[in-house]
Amino acid sequence: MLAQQSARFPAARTALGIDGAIDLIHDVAADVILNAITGSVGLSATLAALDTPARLALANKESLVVGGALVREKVRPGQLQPVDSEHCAILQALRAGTHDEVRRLIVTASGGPFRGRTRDSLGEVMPADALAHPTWNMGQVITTNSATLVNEGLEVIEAHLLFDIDYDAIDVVVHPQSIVHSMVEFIDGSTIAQASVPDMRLAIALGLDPNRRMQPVTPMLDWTTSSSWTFEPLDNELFPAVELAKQVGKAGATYPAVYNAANEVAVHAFHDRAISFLSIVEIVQRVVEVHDAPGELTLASLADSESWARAEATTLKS
Ligand SMILES: NC(=O)C1=CN([C@@H]2O[C@H](COP(=O)(O)OP(=O)(O)OC[C@H]3O[C@@H](n4cnc5c(N)ncnc54)[C@H](OP(=O)(O)O)[C@@H]3O)[C@@H](O)[C@H]2O)C=CC1
Ligand SMILES: CC(=O)[C@@H](O)[C@H](O)COP(=O)(O)O
Ligand SMILES: [Mn+2]
Repeated sequence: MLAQQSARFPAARTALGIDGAIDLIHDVAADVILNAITGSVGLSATLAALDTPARLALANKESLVVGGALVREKVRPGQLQPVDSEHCAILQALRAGTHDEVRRLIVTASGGPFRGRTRDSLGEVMPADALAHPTWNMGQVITTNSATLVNEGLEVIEAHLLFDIDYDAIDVVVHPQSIVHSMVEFIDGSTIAQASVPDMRLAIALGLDPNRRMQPVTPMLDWTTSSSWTFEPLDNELFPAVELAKQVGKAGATYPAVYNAANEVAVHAFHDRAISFLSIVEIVQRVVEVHDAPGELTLASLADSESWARAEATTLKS
């Protein structure tokens, strides 16, 4: 596949694997580094990119979530541009006011393929069902995370770390059409929303150059025909992943890394047919509950906690 891609998009250098990615970051002078690796394995690439003069366009939300303060303390002003659609939307909306004028962030979620279902009906769902995302075409892990709402859990932590807004002032609202990519509510009662068709090219283009809007990057919204955008509260009983993420985010230290690592193991186990869909978040919950965080967040304590969480989740899935 890499050979095919190199033929289609001529590249001076290509590399495979995380070590190859780090070598690329060290060896190739770049204006922008786009990290679109899946999973917390991307943390070392994020940290290496932040050590260069380049801007970091970050799709790999897991690296920010697990790295937390370790990532934040390396970022120079303006160096990190979120490519996640919700955070790209929030950044655009934040231009409408100052930090002190922000009242809440409203992160929108499609609700995934199981929106509106009962818990009983989720007992038997298969990987193919979880991968039938209603609006976005994405990789296996993030699509499964959209189905469990773990994706929104990670995105709440990501929003807190990017924009320095309290967890209690970050809401998740279900918007099945994925047109409004998120909103910022200001203290005067104004809410600024960013709307566009669900197409990642827009967030990627702004990730590559946040200071310039390019000629149409995605199709325009169609205002000539009737359409409805709907919003509904998240069913936190059916999808406890967001509340759990807020708890781990508030706990800080290695808790977000443990949440993510347990989820990565559980998602793979679900796709290997080793556990049920509902077991994914149950396993994450149980691993988080028994985690005893080390006092200080360091790369070493992070690695230890992640290994521990992966082992614990592996035991629970057996
Ligand atoms: N797809 C989307 O629309 C969005 C994605 N994101 C985020 O972007 C990231 C990528 O998502 P997506 O493109 O959908 O996922 P894909 O599954 O399509 O792609 C994942 C990429 O990660 C690489 N990768 C996985 N494991 C490793 C590893 N151990 N070492 C090095 N590279 C690795 C893969 O490389 P290889 O092919 O060689 O295995 C592949 O290039 C995720 O963090 C996701 O949450 C965020 C918002 C939207
Ligand atoms: C495109 C993007 O940013 C994804 O994170 C997307 O938001 C996932 O869809 P859900 O809203 O279903 O989680
Ligand atoms: Mn997103």
